[in-house]
Amino acid sequence: MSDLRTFITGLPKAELHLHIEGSLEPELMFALAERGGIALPYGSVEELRSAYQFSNLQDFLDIYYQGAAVLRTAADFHDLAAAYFARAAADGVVHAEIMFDPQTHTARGIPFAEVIEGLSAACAAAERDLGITSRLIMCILRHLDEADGFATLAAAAPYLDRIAAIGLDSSERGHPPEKFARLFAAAGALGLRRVAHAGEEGPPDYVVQALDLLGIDRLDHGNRALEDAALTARLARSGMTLTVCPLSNLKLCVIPSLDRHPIDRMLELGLRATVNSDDPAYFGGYIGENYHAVATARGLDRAALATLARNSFLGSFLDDDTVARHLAAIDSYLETA
Ligand code: HPA
Ligand SMILES: [Zn+2]
Repeated sequence: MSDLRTFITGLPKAELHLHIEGSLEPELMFALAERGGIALPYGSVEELRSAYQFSNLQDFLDIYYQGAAVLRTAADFHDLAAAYFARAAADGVVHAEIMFDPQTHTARGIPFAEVIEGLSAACAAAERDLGITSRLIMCILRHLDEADGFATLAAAAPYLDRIAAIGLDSSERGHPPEKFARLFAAAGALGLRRVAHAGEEGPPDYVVQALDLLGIDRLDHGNRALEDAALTARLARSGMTLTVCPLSNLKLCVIPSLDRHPIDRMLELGLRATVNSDDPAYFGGYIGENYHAVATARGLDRAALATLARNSFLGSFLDDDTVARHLAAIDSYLETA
């Protein structure tokens, strides 16, 4: 029998919660800063990495937005995503649904076209060279106002054939989903799927709002939904997918330690939980490391890990036939691993 790491690497899996700006490794940040003639407020890769100590979501977001300032051209966005795809392939990812934050870039005068052209070129190359399929999720920054969100949806209009879904991220506390109910209705009318971060730091009611007022197809994080038994039962009954991010939860102090992570409780409660990396360059590990960390901390067996991988395809935006093909690949992998 293969060891745990080898088993996890070989397990076919989809990543459903990954911010491409959060995959910007310090080495690439320095290289892009040099290419763009941008000064960074850190003297070295080591100094930058040592600043990655967070006590909550906002601590992280401050440094994450600062880092994203090195991304300016389509080539920068391409290289960022190409680096992610290479890491994902090494972890057995065969499909990735990738979030990006256009407002982080358009607010600095970077045209929407630079962002989407660079990312979509990398997606096409990943499919051609690595066999990884992908979708793009355009996230709206919830600390900005509704009008800024509508302006972003308008900027995306020429590219809607390349964008699968709208998402909602950034500072959760004080920015409830209801703030974006009209924007999400408009995005839905344009044919976009809808996802939202909720219940990471925000209360269970924000998860209820994401369901009832945003019409989400998938819930990003959702940890705090467990505080409400009726809500948990509703999520389980409706087959809602939760994109859970164990190392992110640890680094942002959503949980006190990994051995207190609720991933196995989520599965026991009948929730369609998945494991994802969120912002791997900042949180200390890509998706394989997230599977491994939570498997060892919570004693997950191979059957549970396979359930998490199955859930990743069931919760994806792939068509039914493609999902069935990936599920069959997991079954045949289990016969040999
Ligand atoms: O974990 C997150 N939460 C909210 N916004 C984010 N933007 C990047 N990562 C995150
Ligand atoms: Zn996230």
